[in-house]
Amino acid sequence: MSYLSRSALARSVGAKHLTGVLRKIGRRGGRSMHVLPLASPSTLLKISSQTLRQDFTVLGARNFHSSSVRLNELTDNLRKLDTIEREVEDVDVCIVGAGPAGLSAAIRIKQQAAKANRDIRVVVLEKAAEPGNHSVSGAVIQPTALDELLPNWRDDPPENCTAVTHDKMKFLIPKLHFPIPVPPAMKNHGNYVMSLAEFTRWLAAKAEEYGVEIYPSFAASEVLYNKDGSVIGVATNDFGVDSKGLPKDNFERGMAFHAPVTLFAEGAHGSLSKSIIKRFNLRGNCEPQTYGLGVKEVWRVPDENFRKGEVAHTLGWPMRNDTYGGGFMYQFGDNYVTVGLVVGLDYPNPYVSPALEFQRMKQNPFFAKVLKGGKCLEYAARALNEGGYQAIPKLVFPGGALIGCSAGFVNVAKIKGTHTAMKSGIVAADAIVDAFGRDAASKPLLLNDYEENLKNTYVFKELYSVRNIRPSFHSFLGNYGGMAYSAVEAYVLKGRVPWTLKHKGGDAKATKSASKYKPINYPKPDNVLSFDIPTSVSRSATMHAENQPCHLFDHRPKDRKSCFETYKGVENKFCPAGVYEYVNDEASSYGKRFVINSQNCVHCKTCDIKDPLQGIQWKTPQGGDGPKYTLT
Ligand SMILES: Cc1cc2nc3c(=O)[nH]c(=O)nc-3n(C[C@H](O)[C@H](O)[C@H](O)COP(=O)(O)OP(=O)(O)OC[C@H]3O[C@@H](n4cnc5c(N)ncnc54)[C@H](O)[C@@H]3O)c2cc1C
Ligand code: SF4
Repeated sequence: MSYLSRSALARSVGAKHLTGVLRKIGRRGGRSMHVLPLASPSTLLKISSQTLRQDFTVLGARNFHSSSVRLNELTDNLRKLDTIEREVEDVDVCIVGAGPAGLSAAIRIKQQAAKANRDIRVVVLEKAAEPGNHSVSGAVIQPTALDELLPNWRDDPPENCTAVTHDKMKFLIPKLHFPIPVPPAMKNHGNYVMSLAEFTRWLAAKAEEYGVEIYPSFAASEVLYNKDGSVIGVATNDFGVDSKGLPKDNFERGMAFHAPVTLFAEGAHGSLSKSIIKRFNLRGNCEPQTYGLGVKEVWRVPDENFRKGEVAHTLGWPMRNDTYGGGFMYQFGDNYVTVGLVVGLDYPNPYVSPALEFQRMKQNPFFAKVLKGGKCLEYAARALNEGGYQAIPKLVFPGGALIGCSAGFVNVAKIKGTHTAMKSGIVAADAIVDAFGRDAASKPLLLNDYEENLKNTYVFKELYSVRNIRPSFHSFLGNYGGMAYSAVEAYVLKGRVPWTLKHKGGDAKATKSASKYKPINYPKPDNVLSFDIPTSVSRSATMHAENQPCHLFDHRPKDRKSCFETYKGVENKFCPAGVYEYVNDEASSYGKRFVINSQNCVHCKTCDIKDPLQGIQWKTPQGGDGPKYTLT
């Protein structure tokens, strides 16, 4: 697949719009961007680093060549970069995130616009070097929304797309597994196992055929507002900035994308979505979102172990009674097996490491038998929404809307959010095309129709019917109480009860003092079925350019001492990529120093969710950085 090939450009937009964009992409050189630079750079704001340094001298605030840059100078320096004008692209619809939600919205807008004989320019910004590179899922996909969007998709399906043949459900204890009935929500007849990374890549190619402009390696880092407070668009982060916030030789100012409507489709706990939710108080009438962390691997296994199309879920070990979670194993394509564990991030024990729980889960014979003799190909981790119906925020604000997991439409009982994410994109797209039809859309749109119409679709209906399942695990009976209640809900009540159970509150608050627990001694990896974190991280192929501002901001460095004393290094345990460490330091008042190895980050967003201090803020690093998933 090639992005922004000359032919695609000719189809989609005029050169006027794209000269600047293409120049930038060409120079960034993302992995799959076969960009042909256009001739006239007249609209390009080209700033050589030399000019830039002069500009800063003129601004007179500080000499950039200063060799004694203090730590807090980073913020000062970044602020100065912010004073440089950005190139502005005016588009009709700007979509942040080329996942299932964003791409479905983009395709649908183009389809409906073509029917109405209108030309609507749709731009999708994606932080990964290629769509799909940051996609993590199971994935068993219910094709409801896909059938609506691309009815003939089965004629040209995504790679390795495999029809589900049968479902299994198991209850695990350390060395044994027992079959249990498959609840109705977990029956997958008519669904398909595939890799979300492959599916996303495929959907991006379809979007491109419809004339959607997709810009990979464009990390949207800032929401832009009009004077009246409405959203006017987003800006991408600057490229080529060093760790002190100074421009490097390859510096390029981020670009601004202005549009009457911006859709935030960043997936679970998106960094811009988080700021929008706060700014417009979109959670004013709903519960806080609650999350799970999914850790997974993709293996290729020998023929004799492989059962193509089998979908299996597990409950019980290695989860303790106070920790919600379960395992999955899906078999698809060319002897691929995807195996993973989702752990509810409202777990109380700070010694729990979801990544290491996953490693030991594979030692159970149920998994070991399938994986034995196979090869682990990829490792991935990503947070997913578990708050369901109670945690859906207000979806619209002047100038934009939240779609997909940016809002949070995962059906926890099914462990599925792709079809609901896509449907939300479709409904938002219809509202946008209607709005464009009503007026010239020169001012920020308010997409009330999107929110109202979505409430009448299966998305809200599904989530309402399973709303009590996840919070039922919060009773004093723990997982056993939750399983019993969920069985009654699934077979008898089906959500038709007058009550709605509440979640516990935010996941960060759920963490309890380490003094209440014993440290957990996780078994050493055997390097056959289980692996250490550095080995796993290497299988995510994550990469962050060295010498750039750390994208993980700790706003409460002074409180790490008390955090360590209370939670004994919880940051190191919840991060599935070994980013956080407390290293010995005699000079420190508590004998430790908090270290952030940001280059290992796999963009799962867990630290931003689970840090008990709520001091760590995940920001988009340089576009194109991060994992390079291909099969997850
Ligand atoms: C372990 C796990 C297992 C799951 N299993 C299933 C399953 O079996 N079936 C199912 O249907 N669902 C499953 N889900 C849920 C499903 O993956 C999500 O509901 C779905 O991916 C949501 O789609 P989305 O487009 O909203 O978000 P995503 O798929 O997360 O896509 C968001 C995109 O936005 C990009 N992005 C984010 N921020 C920015 C930014 N600031 N600038 C530019 N780009 C940005 C990201 O890189 C990404 O490409 C699972 C999830 C996990 C984590
Ligand atoms: S640093 Fe945060 S976002 Fe990155 S891998 Fe660790 S927990 Fe996930």
